[in-house]
Amino acid sequence: MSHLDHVKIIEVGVRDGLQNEKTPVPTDVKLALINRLIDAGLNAIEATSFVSPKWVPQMADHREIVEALPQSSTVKFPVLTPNLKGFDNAIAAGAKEVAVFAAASESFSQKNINCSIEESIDRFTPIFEKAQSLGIRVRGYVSCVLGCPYEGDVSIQKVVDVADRLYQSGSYEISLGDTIGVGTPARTIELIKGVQQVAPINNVAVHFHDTYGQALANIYAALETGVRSIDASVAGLGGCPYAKGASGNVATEDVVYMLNGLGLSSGVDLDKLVDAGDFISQFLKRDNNSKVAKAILAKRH
Ligand SMILES: CC(C)(COP(=O)([O-])OP(=O)([O-])OC[C@H]1O[C@@H](n2cnc3c(N)ncnc32)[C@H](O)[C@@H]1OP(=O)([O-])[O-])[C@@H](O)C(=O)NCCC(=O)NCCSC(=O)C[C@@](C)(O)CC(=O)[O-]
Repeated sequence: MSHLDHVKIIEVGVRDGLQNEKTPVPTDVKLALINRLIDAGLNAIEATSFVSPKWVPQMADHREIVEALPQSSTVKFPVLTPNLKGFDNAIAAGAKEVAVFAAASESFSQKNINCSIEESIDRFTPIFEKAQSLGIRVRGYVSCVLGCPYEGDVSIQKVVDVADRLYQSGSYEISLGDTIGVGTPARTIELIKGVQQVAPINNVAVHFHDTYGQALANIYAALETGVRSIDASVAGLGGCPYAKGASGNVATEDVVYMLNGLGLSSGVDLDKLVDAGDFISQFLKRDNNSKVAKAILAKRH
């Protein structure tokens, strides 16, 4: 690992982190959180998802969020789009970057987006085509890369096949989602080595949930393989509405603290990030799930 390396953090707290909240979080609170995250130096912030409000009510204000995003030439605000309808709505609202999301498990694909893996990739084809003609970047997620809440083990070959399809279709980056946080470091390395056969390491990101407390160890393993793009969620917010028991994503504060210790730059100001996490945890009346944030906040008092 070169100490001069930069690591890109994709902040997913506002989308993956909040999508599971039962009580609607007001749009202005989401926007205030986004502004705090920008102030902390994050320059890739997943803002919302253009999914059906019947499926994920918490994301129903997607249009209002995108319309109110600050105009920035340096900060990217990708939004999730499961189908062409979502893509068209996102673009109409002003989104400049989108993400499609497939799964490596058939059962999860059915529960999450109500179609098979093959059907989901067919639905993405017009998104890739339209995005290319409009100059919109598309990120490609693969969920359940290290295990599925319905099927258990997932073969690495299956992940590689889906990653290959998404990369060949034109995704600029493949984000590997350990949706239920069951992965361990050795398996993470095996997974990334597999995916590297179909996508260059610079186009691979990791997305760990911390359900089994393995997320930071897995991220460290991923960094050792050369991955330099990490999804994380401020205050460790999150969970997936279609993966029972899945806890939050790895906390961004914990990732930044580890990167700082490794001498890797992320461009994120840890103190301001802790403030952002404290703001949303207080709003949700929730314990902050970041150990680093808890330690820093305890020292402040
Ligand atoms: C994909 C659908 C829409 C299919 O849902 P469906 O019911 O099969 O859709 P449909 O095409 O049959 O349409 C049914 C109704 O939904 C509407 N509809 C159709 N599409 C849209 C749209 N885009 N936006 C708004 N509305 C839409 C459509 O217009 C119609 O409305 P009606 O005529 O009944 O009034 C649904 O299953 C859905 O929204 N799923 C999203 C679930 C979700 O957001 N899950 C969490 C994502 S997190 C994740 O996947 C993992 C990740 C990425 O975080 C990584 C990791 O952790 O591993």
